[in-house]
Amino acid sequence: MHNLLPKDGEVYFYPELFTTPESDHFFDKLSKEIAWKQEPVFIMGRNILQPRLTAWYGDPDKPYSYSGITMQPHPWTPALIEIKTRIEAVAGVRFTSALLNFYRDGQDSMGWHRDNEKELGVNPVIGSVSFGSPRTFAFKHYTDKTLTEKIPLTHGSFLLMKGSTQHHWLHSIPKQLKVTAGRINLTFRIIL
Ligand SMILES: O=C(O)CCC(=O)C(=O)O
Ligand SMILES: [Fe+2]
Repeated sequence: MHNLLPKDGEVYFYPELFTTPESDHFFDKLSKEIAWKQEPVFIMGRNILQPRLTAWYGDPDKPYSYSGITMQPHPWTPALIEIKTRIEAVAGVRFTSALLNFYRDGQDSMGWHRDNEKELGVNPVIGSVSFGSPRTFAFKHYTDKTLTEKIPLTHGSFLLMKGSTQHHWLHSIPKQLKVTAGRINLTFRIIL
């Protein structure tokens, strides 16, 4: 497996970790059973709704903090445990938590950020699974903004970020106005 980043981090991509029938099944199941919500975020002095639906699942002893409040995750469902077990075999770690994102269409997006919360430790390991409409995952280097990478996150794919990636690279899911169908993303994390 080769590292997709030219420096300052490690990113590995498995385009077909799940077969198409498995991915179709998980997309359908997660669309229906996950407690999707459109959450407000406080940006530039006002509350706006996030441009996607989200939900937190995870081990009951690993609460997560969000805008200064501590929240209890939903308990893992059998489908989430199945997915988690599959990616843990590839990543060689045990994930405690997952942030789930539902992009309803190409208008939904996620802005530039790093997953560098304190509770993820010094070098976070993040395992990201995608089902549904393919969307582009964009990287840009934090200090050298001319360095960029783009990865098409296809149906049934798995993206693994580790090492110093969250120190040096920002990532985002840009809007893609031609995309008319939905995408589900699961970003598995280890809360210490
Ligand atoms: O939807 C994606 O692939 C990215 C999600 C992400 O970056 C996150 O949840 O932190
Ligand atoms: Fe992220």
